[in-house]
Amino acid sequence: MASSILSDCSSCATSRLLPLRRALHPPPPRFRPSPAPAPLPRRPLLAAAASLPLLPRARRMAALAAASSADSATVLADASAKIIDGKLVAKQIREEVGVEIARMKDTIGVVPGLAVILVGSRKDSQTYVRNKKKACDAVGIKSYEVNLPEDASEYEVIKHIATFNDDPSVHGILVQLPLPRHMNDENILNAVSIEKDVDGFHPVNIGRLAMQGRDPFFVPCTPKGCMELLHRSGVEIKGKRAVVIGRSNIVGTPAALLLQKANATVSIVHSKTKNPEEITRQADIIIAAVGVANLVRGSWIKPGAAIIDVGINPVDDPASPRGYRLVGDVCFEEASKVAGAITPVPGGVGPMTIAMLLSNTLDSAKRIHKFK
Ligand SMILES: Nc1nc2c(c(=O)[nH]1)N[C@@H](CN(C=O)c1ccc(C(=O)N[C@@H](CCC(=O)O)C(=O)O)cc1)CN2
Repeated sequence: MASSILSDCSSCATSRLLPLRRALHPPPPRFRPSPAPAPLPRRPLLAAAASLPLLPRARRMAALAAASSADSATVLADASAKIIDGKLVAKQIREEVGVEIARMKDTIGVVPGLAVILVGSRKDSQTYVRNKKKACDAVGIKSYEVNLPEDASEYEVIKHIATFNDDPSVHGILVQLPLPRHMNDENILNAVSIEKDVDGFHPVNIGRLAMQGRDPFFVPCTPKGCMELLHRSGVEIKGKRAVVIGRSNIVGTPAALLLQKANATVSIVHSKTKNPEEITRQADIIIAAVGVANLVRGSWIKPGAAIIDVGINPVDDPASPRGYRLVGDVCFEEASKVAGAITPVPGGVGPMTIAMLLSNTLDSAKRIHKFK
């Protein structure tokens, strides 16, 4: 039975544009809300746009997306998607990695090492780095940490990278992103040895991912985590239509390449795509990685599709102790009534990022020491 619903996804109008998201998915948000597929909108979108001229563009676009979908979202209210529990899958992967690390240590006496470089004092980055260290400790990876001040020079960062490149006890090196504005990401990421580039951000690793018959040393952790969630949830990829929303270097682009390698037919929806809703609605698999809260509404989704939501967007929530809560790029409330399977936010892709980092670090140590 189909029924019209109103969801609270319009709260995306209050989306907080925290600096991390801005750095990884630079504004302005790049999506126009698509025209409503159903009868004439109750509230014309242009009129809605005109009423919002003083909002920052990001918030205007989010509000427009909400206006568009509130008029058009007709979804199946009695269907319910399988929830893909990223926290649980990540825990399983961490356990598997721990077992392999113990086996390697017992057999050849090697302990994998991961070096993390953090520049500046962003609270979110500090938390991620702390969580990476904790996760390493739990599985038996030795971690090395360098903390540099916000005003450190590019040269200093590169010097530390060079030292880790030459250190045989270090098998993986990463520089926590985003970097301070005065630094050139490219120069820094290029300095990491491709054989220790556990983030998979070096252009050679991305280039190899893009080529037929070549393999990178490492696949970036978040897109690798998306694929792992699809595989472990039994979602068939070969021959399916997939849409990736967003084309960032660290998530959208590698995710599209991975889906293509897995024999999906892939479209990338981005800021200049004319009809994102219509294209997305054809997809059997959606990976949303654009950084716009609740952009993808129920009406964008083909019934039964598998949805991987990479967005981690803070929205104001006075009832929450932090004053905000996290929502994805997909309106979960609507999407979960249409999709076949969906990741929640939080607890979906996020935990997979660190699990995949551990797995990449283990793979690196195995490769360097030729341990099967
Ligand atoms: N060098 C890198 N920098 C950054 C990466 C990366 O892969 N390499 N990714 C992100 C940050 N990140 C890891 O570094 C990361 C982000 C989110 C999570 C996570 O578990 N999120 C939770 C929610 C957490 C919360 O409550 O705040 C979830 O989604 O459930 C882990 C790691 C940018 N920088």
